[in-house]
Amino acid sequence: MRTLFIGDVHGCSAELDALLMACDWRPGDRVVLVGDLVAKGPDSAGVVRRAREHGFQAVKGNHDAHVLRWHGGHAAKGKKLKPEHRQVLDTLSAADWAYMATLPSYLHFPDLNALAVHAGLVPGVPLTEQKEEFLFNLRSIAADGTPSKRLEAGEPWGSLWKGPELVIFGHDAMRGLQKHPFAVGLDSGCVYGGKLTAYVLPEGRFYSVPAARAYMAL
Ligand SMILES: Nc1ncnc2c1ncn2[C@@H]1O[C@H](COP(=O)(O)OP(=O)(O)OP(=O)(O)OP(=O)(O)OP(=O)(O)OC[C@H]2O[C@@H](n3cnc4c(N)ncnc43)[C@H](O)[C@@H]2O)[C@@H](O)[C@H]1O
Repeated sequence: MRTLFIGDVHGCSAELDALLMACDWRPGDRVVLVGDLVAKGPDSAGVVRRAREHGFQAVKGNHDAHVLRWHGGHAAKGKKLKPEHRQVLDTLSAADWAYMATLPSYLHFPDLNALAVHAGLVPGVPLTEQKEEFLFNLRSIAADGTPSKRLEAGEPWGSLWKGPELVIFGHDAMRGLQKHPFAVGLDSGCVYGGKLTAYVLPEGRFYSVPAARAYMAL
C-alpha cells in the first residue's frame, strides 16, 4: 500500500486535487494530511469535504485547533476572530465539523515506522508525554534544549530528531521543505503562492504542484 503524506493545504482545494493527480492517487492508497487543512486559502470547506468523503486521515494543526475552539465556544474572551478564521466558521458544514473534531494530535504508522504530526516533537521526550503546545506549534530547539515556536530561537527541531521513527510534519512555511535523516517537513507555503507537496512512502519520493496564486500575503 502507498501512503501519501500531504503538507499544509490551508483551504487550497484546487491544488490538493492537482497534487493527488500528480501523485497518481488511486483506490487503496492511504492519504494523510499533516494538519492545517483550513484557514487562509479560498476553500476550507472543500478541503474538509474531500478529506471526509475520501476517508483521508489527518492530524490537527494549530489553525484547525483554533477554529475548533471558536466553533465550540471556547475561544479566549475578548479576542477578535481573524477574517481567515471567520470564513472557516461561516462555510464548514455540520459533517465537516464532525470530521474536524475527530482529528488526533499525532498519528502512528507502525507499518512504516513513521509518525505524522503538524508541527513537531521535542527530541528526547516520550511520545505520550509530548505537549499539544509543541505538537501544534514547535519550530526550533534552542542551544540549551528549550523548545520554541519561534523560528529564530535555534535549530530546526527535525534536525535534532534521531528516530527511530521517521516523523512527517508541516507548519514551517518559512523554512519550507525540510529533509532530515529522521524527519520530513512538507510545508512548502502553498497558501502564500509556493507549492503543495506530498511525500510518498514506501517509494520515498516527493511530488509538488505550484499554487495557482498567493492567497495570503507574506
Ligand atoms: N486568542 C486568540 N484570538 C485570536 N486569534 C488567535 C488567538 N490565538 C491564536 N490566534 C490565531 O490563530 C492562529 C493560530 O495561532 P497560533 O497557533 O498561536 O499560531 P501563531 O504562532 O500565531 O501563528 P503563526 O503565524 O506562527 O503560525 P502559522 O501556522 O500561521 O504559520 P506559517 O508558517 O503559515 O506562517 C508564519 C509566518 O511566516 C510567514 N511566512 C510564511 N512563509 C514565508 C516565507 N517563505 N518567507 C517569509 N515569511 C513567510 C507568514 O506570513 C506568517 O507571518 C493564528 O492566526 C493566530 O493569530
